[in-house]
Amino acid sequence: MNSVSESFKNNPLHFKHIIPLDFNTTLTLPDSHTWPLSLDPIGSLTHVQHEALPVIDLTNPEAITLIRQACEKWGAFQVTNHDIPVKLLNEIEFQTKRLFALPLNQKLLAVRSPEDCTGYGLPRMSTFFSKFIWSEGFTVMGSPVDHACQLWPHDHVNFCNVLVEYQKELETLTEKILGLMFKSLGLTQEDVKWFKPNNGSKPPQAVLQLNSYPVCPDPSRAMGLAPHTDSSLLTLIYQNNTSGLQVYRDSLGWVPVKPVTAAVVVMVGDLMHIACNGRFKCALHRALVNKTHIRISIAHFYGPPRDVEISPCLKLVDPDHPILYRPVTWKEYLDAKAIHFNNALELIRDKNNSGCTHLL
Ligand SMILES: O=C(O)CCC(=O)C(=O)O
Ligand SMILES: [Fe+2]
Repeated sequence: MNSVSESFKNNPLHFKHIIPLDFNTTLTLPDSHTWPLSLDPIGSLTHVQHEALPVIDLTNPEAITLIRQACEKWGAFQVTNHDIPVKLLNEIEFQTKRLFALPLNQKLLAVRSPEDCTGYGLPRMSTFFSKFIWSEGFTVMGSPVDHACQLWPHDHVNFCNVLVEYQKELETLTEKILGLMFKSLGLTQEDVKWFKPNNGSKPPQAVLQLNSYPVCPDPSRAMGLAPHTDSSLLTLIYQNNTSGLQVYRDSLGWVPVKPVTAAVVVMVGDLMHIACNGRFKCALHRALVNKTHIRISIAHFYGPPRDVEISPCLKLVDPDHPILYRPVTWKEYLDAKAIHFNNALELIRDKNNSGCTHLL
């Protein structure tokens, strides 16, 4: 069993945190989905417009430097010229819309079970808030075929083919970007032995999450996806042409991630933040909703192979940068996140760290 399935099995959810509202028949925002400002940990639904997340052309000779700067400052950026065929991006967008356009009772044929991580349902964060989020999701690990057959017993082949092709392309792109990130920090294959793109004996683990944010009768009081960081090493998000995703920058506030045609959004996850001893931020992000357009996003979460311990790379530890975190596997980290949500990172802070580099 892989790390994600194992962690979900250990931390089952109640069905009330899995089954979404029937958004198609809900014409006013119910109290259950109305977010008081006090529930928003970062204070407000407003955002700044004068700053923008960097958009990096991967064919730019300066790409490595730009990636390092974006990761240090934002923990996120967008990439263009990434070699994912536009046709595939259009196809995954089409299949995602097709899935979420089904009536609720049909989507519920593929509902996630309480101890499982794949299938249709609310994003897992729902359990941490007293109010419900205005979104629905479909989670895939490995083959999508079982759940796809439940949704479309006779018509699932195209959906599955597109998802499998997309998973393959995204894994390759993630490994390319991770490689550039390590290189940008002066790290070699020897420094990050656990990272073995394409030829490792233990495969990396990945999760594909299709998200839909239906039109909302009162977007100013609703939350699509509450502020969070991702537990992955790296997350790549493809969003349709509808804004809503925002990244938090200290001292600035929430900055919208403007949709750029055919671009892919890159989010540094918690594990990458740990691996580079805090040099790269892990981006706090959220998604808001709107009154007129369905927003969809496809997030690909990439994590290390099972049982691999991620720890701060010693090359990035020195008297000015004392070691920040203790080693952790993805499974241990997901377990911590399932209980402590956004406080999980604090829990794996290196307790012995009093500013000395005791491991050196
Ligand atoms: O909808 C988005 O753009 C963000 C999705 C996301 O952050 C997630 O699935 O973790
Ligand atoms: Fe996320």
